[in-house]
Amino acid sequence: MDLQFILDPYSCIMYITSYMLKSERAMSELLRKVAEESRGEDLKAKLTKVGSAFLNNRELSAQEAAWKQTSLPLHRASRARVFVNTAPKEKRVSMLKPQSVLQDMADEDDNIFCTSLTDRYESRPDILKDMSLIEFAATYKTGGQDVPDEVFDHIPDVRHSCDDQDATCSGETDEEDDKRYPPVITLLNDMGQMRKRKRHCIVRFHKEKTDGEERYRNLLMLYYPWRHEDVDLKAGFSLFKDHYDSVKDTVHVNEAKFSVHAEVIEEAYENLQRNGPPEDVWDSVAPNVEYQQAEQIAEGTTTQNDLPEENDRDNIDLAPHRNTNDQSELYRRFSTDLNTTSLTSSIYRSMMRSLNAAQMEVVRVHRKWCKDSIYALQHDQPVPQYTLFLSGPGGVGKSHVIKIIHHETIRLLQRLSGHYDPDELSVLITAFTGTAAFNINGMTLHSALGFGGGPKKSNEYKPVGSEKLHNLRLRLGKLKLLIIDECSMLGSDHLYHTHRRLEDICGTCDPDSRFGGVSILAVGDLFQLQPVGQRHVFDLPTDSYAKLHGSLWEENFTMMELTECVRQREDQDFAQLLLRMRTAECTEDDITVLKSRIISKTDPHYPSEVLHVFKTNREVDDHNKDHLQKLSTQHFHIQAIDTKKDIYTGLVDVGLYKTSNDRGLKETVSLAVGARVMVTVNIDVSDGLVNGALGKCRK
Ligand SMILES: Nc1ncnc2c1ncn2[C@@H]1O[C@H](COP(=O)(O)OP(=O)(O)OP(=O)(O)O)[C@@H](O)[C@H]1O
Repeated sequence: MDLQFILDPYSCIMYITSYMLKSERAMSELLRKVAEESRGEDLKAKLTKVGSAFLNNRELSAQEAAWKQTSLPLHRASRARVFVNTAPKEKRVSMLKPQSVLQDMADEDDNIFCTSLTDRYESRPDILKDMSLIEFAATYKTGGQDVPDEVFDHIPDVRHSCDDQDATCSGETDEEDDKRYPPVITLLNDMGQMRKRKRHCIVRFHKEKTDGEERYRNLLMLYYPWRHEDVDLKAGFSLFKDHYDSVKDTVHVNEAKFSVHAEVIEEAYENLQRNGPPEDVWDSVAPNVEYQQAEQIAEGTTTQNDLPEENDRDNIDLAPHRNTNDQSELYRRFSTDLNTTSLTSSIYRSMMRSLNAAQMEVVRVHRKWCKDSIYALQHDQPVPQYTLFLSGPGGVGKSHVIKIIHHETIRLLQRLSGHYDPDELSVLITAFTGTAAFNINGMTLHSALGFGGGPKKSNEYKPVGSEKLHNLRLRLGKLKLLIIDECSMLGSDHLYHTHRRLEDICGTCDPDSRFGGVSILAVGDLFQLQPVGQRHVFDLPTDSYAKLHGSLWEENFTMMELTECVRQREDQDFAQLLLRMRTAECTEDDITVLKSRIISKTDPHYPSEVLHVFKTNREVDDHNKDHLQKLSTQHFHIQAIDTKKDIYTGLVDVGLYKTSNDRGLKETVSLAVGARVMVTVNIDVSDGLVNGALGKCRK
């Protein structure tokens, strides 16, 4: 550990700037390797790969790596910071109020911006009328976004512990201070309340250096009390400078409180600008580091070119998919299996031979699109887009057909177009639920497009951050076809979010484009399970912007229907009954047949071992408990262990919590050897550990 005190302001600035500008030798080496490896590829692909290596990797010191691995926080400040915008009113940027608030406002109401610090300062109560803007910003805060005071309770409040250089030292007791600056203030004009900070925060502002009217306006705005910005800053003078000259003593006193050591820092900064850094600065600022570096360079251990061959190869392992941060987890979600077909040639041929006429027609339509797309790719033309809804009742072979379509897309489009890259998917097969995704060897739509799970406050579309988007682009940037199975569960907002996310991924900015130009094959039966907590896919989405262009489903999708039931081919009567049930058109005979299958729990032939379906969780729990008790094998009760990470200290606390975010998981799970179990969340779709997967406990 290399700890050194840096007390001289100039050295401090040097240390920070030199640290920021320090070259990262290993990074340059990595980028050089990536560039070499992608030699021969087109410029865009090359740039993407180098960009990805640059964004996903960073050279770390051993200390920082260890620090990160142990989840210790990288920075912690005893002071909150606030920025005060001192620009003229017309140049200040304002934040729009949240959508939910704007929606409830009258159309003619133009009060659409959030209140700013200057608005609140103008509305401070009369008791604070002599307070300057900078002191107000440093003393009062609105909500609870600050670092909680308790976290730094051991640090004394500067207002009562300063040395004689610190003009904030008033020598006042807490009571006197509270009298002058009440702990809670109510703002005028119904602007709510503010709380006093336990200790002043650091105020950041733009400093006008050139000596002119703007500089005097800034000084008056920050350090001299005012109430109405338009009037009081000039206070009847024709120039800000004239007003400043008349009150400069007050301005200086207030400035001294908040700009401690300002002159020394400014002088050091100007010196640096004029003369550049002295060559030996690292020697005096961090002598040990300099010494070590000199030693290492002499030994040649830090020169990448001198590394032995195998170490060199290890270095290349820093490729994006080996990165362990959250963003690249998204990248790794797309396993390479998704880019390979699950059908062998003989299975594919036998599936093709068995297709009925309607199924064959769908395959033909798709095959034509594949051929057109290959032509377009080979001639640098835009790839055609289709949006198709493949419908039909249960058991008509919809999933069967999409397996063939997926296989053909990979075999034809991916391989023949000459644009094949194993890392990039040209077709992605998804389903709404984990079970359905597993059955077709795909992913869930949420996981594939990076839609967050868990409860949501609104159905508005939320774009992903730039790093997440970058990883999605690496995988899906060249997507041509998205297959969505079980689309009856897809809500109209889901569809809209899919459209927006694909637009973001493909970087499309054409307002007439849909789904980023990606073809969509939506497969399902709208008579089957409907969306949870959302409108049907054909309804208008609730997102305020989505309403501008009507229903994406109605406007874009054409339908092809399969009608021949293949699942119950041997029992046509039952197949027809199911078809009538689907559309709620059961006959009396159908009802009689169904009722004849009702069996009482007391019946000696009651199949108690089969899967039961109940309306409520309580009934499910009772049924499970009942069955478990009947098992005479050893019982186990497994207690949930939840972990919670403190956002300020980074420490992980282990305990039993009931959180709103635990997706209904139980605090205790009781099991016994021989008990049947069901997974109730998606753990790993590719492994079949999906919601609904069944198993049995064995010794
Ligand atoms: N042309 C076919 N020849 C032979 N078997 C087929 C054919 N089409 C479908 N099947 C079989 O019929 C069964 C039902 O097909 P599939 O699961 O694809 O139907 P589905 O329409 O997706 O049903 P659901 O809506 O219930 O998911 C499967 O076992 C599938 O292998």
